[in-house]
Amino acid sequence: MAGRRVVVFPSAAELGPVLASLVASRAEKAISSRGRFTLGLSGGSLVNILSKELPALPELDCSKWVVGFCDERLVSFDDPESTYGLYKSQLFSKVNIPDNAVLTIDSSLSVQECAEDYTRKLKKAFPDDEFPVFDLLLLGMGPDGHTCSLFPDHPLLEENKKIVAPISDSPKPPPQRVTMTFPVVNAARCVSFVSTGGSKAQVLKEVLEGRDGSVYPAARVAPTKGELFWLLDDPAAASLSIHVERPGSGETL
Ligand SMILES: O=C(O)[C@H](O)[C@@H](O)[C@H](O)[C@H](O)COP(=O)(O)O
Repeated sequence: MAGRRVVVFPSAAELGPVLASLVASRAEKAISSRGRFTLGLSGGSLVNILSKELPALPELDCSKWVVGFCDERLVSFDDPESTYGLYKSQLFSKVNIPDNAVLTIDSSLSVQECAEDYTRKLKKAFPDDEFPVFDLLLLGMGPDGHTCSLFPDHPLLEENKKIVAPISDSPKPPPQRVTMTFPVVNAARCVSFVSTGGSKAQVLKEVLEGRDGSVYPAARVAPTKGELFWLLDDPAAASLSIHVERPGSGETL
């Protein structure tokens, strides 16, 4: 791993523009070296942050982006629980990501078939990789330490062959989902968590400082060769004792 950076902002409002500039800078780097930028999105608060901040970037060109989902809920796209549905109405409608460059699930399938279908889509998009190597994955962390749809104590934490796995007993509703597995998460060139709010403070202390952090799925995120960022606000970072970075205004990551 290239080293973990824990970066703290006074508030979520100040975190947003820096996250957007991180996305833009990794996009520029990827496009200039490989001709495209591959981005994996998660739901939760990221939807609002990205939908506000990315369209506000000057001259953002997403025509060479390929976008996938770190996990997705098995519901139709017009269901308010659909992560794709939220991004479609709040973000994709405002930026020029080509429609066919957004890799969506087929929500009409069974959860098993849906995971197989999404695996085929990712393999087609990453034909040269055993496990897809995304340029950037954006992750959230739940109050139980879950990330993607990888939940504490679940057998999927040990999945090391599949690219995408089905889950039909998600402790957080809806129960049926598909999720990227750890081999994909940890193959990425850059992974960034975004975690804000005081309700995350205790679990963040365990994940970032705990002796046995691996009981928390988020603590198992450690890209083999890539960068790892934890972008937090002050309330989320309130219990941390480790060294954190506090960027000045206009600083980029
Ligand atoms: O699929 C889900 O149920 C959510 O997407 C969930 O996994 C979310 O990403 C985390 O709970 C972090 O949520 P916040 O970003 O809102 O803290």
